[in-house]
Amino acid sequence: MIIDDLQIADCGLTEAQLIDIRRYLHQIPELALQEVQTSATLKAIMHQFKQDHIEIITLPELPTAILVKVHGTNAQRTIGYRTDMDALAVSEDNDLSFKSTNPGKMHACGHDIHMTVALGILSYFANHQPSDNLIFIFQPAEENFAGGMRLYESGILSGANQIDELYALHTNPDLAAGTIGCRNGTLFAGTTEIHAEFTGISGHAAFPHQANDMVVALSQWLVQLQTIVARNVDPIKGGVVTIGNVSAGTANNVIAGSAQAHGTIRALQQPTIDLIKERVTAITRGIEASFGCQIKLTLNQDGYFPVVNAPQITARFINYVSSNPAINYVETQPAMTGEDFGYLVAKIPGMMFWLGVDSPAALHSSKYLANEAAIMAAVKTMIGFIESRMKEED
Ligand SMILES: CC(=O)N[C@@H](CCC[C@H](N)C(=O)O)C(=O)O
Repeated sequence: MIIDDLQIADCGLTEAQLIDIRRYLHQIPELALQEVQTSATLKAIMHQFKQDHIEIITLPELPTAILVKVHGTNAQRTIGYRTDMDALAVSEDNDLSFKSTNPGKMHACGHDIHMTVALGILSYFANHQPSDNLIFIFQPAEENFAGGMRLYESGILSGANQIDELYALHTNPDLAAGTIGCRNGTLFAGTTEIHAEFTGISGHAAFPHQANDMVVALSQWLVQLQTIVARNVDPIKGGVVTIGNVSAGTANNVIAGSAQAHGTIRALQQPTIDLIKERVTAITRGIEASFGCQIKLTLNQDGYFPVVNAPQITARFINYVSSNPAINYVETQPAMTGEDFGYLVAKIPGMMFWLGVDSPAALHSSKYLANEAAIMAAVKTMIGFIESRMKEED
């Protein structure tokens, strides 16, 4: 595999090398907190970069995470760049030579592209020592389990690794490949996971009066949840309640005595998320009372706060990308996607932007497919931006 002997040019990894790396990462998708092969691959590549001003840091409490510190020649500040690493429980439905080789798992959210872009930027600064310090965060568990929050809470970003400004990107299927989309203020929603475990009484399909059917209880609950956004949330503010996974029962003629549901709440402002949580709880208690069953409800926000881009940092970034004729920039609307980057930017001033990848299918789709021309466009944009940022005084 190409990653063993990369022959890194003065300008860092070439576009062809980056595409090979992206394709390799695409083939080995791993779920949140299980990114073992991904992490080993990234480290194998990083060890081929010039090592004299680069420090590779790992964390025992978050073993797949990697922090790479690039020591500056005359550091005025520390600039951070974060990528996520995990994949989704989706079976890839693309016909590709580099299709996922892990059944039921896929980089359907573009994290293979995110990691590749981070490596591309890092490889350049491995050969061109920056004046400021740079810290590259390769973060596990963005889709679930709040890897960003776990990483921050480990304390690794304090003291000598304190970051002054933090940047990250997310691929966007609807923008042309390489287009940078951004906005000041809220870019992504905050989210909260819903887990509900229904317990009733199983029985024979022929004797419903002797059982307590959790398929019926769950169905009523699910439909009632859909009234929250329609009837409780201010339509100007908006929100989402999606139950993406339900399971119950074992046979057509057995009444299910248990059922499970797993979903997600989204809103752009925290008070709306709190309101939706209250309504989910109230509806759940109502279903318990009316069906005489037990429902164990867990609402888990962890670090998935709204991603609120910091005003000054974002204005500077937008000024750079919008005034550079080589960059295609568009202002975007807030989106109901979530990100635990929201936790990081609640702690560290920073911002996220979209990178257009012109996919024929949506994020999280089994047919998600990024146009690889976006990789080099993003690498060049971030190298140019960091270099211009390092020339500034404040
Ligand atoms: C960018 C993206 O798609 N992120 C995920 C984050 C999921 C957060 C949490 N686990 C939840 O499901 O609520 C998303 O689905 O937006």
